[in-house]
Amino acid sequence: MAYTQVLSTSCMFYKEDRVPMTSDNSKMKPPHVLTVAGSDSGAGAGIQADLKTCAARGVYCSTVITAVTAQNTVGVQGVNIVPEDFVVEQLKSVLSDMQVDVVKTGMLPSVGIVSVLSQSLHEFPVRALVVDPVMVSTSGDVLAGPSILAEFREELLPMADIITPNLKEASALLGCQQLKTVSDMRSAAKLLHEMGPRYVIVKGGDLPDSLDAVDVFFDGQDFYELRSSRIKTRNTHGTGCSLASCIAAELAKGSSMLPAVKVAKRYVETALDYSKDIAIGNGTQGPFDHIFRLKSNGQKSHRQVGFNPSDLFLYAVTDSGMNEKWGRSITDAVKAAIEGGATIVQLREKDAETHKFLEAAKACCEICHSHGIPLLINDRIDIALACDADGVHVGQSDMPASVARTLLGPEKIIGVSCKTIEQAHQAWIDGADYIGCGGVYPTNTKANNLTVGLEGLKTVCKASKLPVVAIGGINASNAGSVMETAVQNLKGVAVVSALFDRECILTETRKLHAVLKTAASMTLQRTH
Ligand SMILES: Nc1ncnc2c1ncn2[C@@H]1O[C@H](COP(=O)(O)OP(=O)(O)O)[C@@H](O)[C@H]1O
Ligand SMILES: Cc1ncc(COP(=O)(O)O)c(N)n1
Ligand SMILES: [Mg+2]
Repeated sequence: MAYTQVLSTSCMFYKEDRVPMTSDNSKMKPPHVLTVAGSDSGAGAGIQADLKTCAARGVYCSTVITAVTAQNTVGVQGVNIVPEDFVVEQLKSVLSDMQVDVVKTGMLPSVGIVSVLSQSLHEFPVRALVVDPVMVSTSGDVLAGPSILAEFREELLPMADIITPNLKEASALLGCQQLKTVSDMRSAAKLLHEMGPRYVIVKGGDLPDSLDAVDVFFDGQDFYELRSSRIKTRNTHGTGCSLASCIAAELAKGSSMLPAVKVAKRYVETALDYSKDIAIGNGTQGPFDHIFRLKSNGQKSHRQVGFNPSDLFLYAVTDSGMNEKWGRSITDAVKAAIEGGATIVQLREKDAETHKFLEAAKACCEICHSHGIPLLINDRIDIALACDADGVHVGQSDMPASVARTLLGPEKIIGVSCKTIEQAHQAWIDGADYIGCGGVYPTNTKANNLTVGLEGLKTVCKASKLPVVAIGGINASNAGSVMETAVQNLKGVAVVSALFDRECILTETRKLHAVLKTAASMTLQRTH
């Protein structure tokens, strides 16, 4: 009974069509991370950080507790290790029943616990394993001694999809000198990769003399230096745990590894930035606010946290000309589209006067946010900033996405129109969140627009490291064929005329929503 209650509560986090459906179409299984870690009484790190991170990212999180620590912003005052057989019991309870997608590990304080965890994972395999080899807290206290190293190397690392050591943990696992430079981090990442995990990220939060916070990611072939600005704050307790659980959460939602790591890095940076001035405790290592959007005078609490690729499912793009033609206001058009099932809205007002556009954008922002729907602005970064929209969509000849990212900061959503693999790759490098690919079919909305067709769409989707929304001449009669290509990374369709150049926007949106839903469940059945 308790189980049913917990699961149904968790489902309340999710909107229709935003989570994978189970084979029984009437039920929805939320993405699920199990964290196997220690409790932090100060709630900045460990189990508590994992729960908050997953909640902030819209993912259900279950917990297996390996140790209870007495901890605060000064340091760790005590550690009580949970007996091995009780760790096994917790693992069995969750893994045998709850369809876990991803396991994330944190503090594993004894050889026995590492060993029983490895055995449980063999018995109950999951989609991905994220190993944060927690050894020393940010305050310098030992959380797992060197005795666990051999078991880690032999048992857990070879099973891991990704390991996320900080500088000290990387050198402990390798039995090597302190890492001092990005070049040391690269060498360490390569050597750690040889121990068996599919991916490695060596975190550089504690890199001396570094202006940026640089992490080195290695996929077995290429290195990526993931940089963010270094936030000046004392509140960095729990950054490591939160990075790893955010990676796990993104993987549980269906992301591939690199995009998951990039989202996680940006999540930590943004949370630190929002929390840089909060004061909890008297010590030197303060916790940060994981659910940072709840701040901001409480105004934004209804807004969704971060970008969720499944928001691209039914992407409504407005057109001022069409609204004029049908004699309706932009706000009425947006309301009707949302009521019909639009999951994201973009205002594309090519000819509007700035003053009028801003007024309309502010009104649309309020409507969208009261429904938990993100609002993007086409092209106009100034308008997006002025009305505090969720982000922008830019074309190839608009403001480059890299500049848009600098102007908008790490948190806003950025989409880029791409027709080719090269453009998709550049969008990813520039820090975009999704790409729009098309015209899939010929369209009158855009003059002289090259049609890429379903084949062009497939090619770009397969190569893209970002989620994709298909655009161009899509309507209720062809949307099914687009979605049924079931091509990797394709998350939905963007439409203009099929909703807004019609007499009843509500009816048309509902119709399109139904078509997309049918296509999604057919695709799901085929892939199972
Ligand atoms: N002051 C900071 N500003 C921005 N990012 C940071 C800062 N400190 C740490 N990070 C980031 O937080 C994540 C955790 O890093 P780190 O502190 O090195 O790990 P751990 O908490 O395990 O010691 C990394 O992505 C790192 O780059
Ligand atoms: C129970 C527990 N687990 C992990 C950490 C690591 O903290 P950080 O992420 O700051 O390195 C911690 N301090 N306590
Ligand atoms: Mg840290």
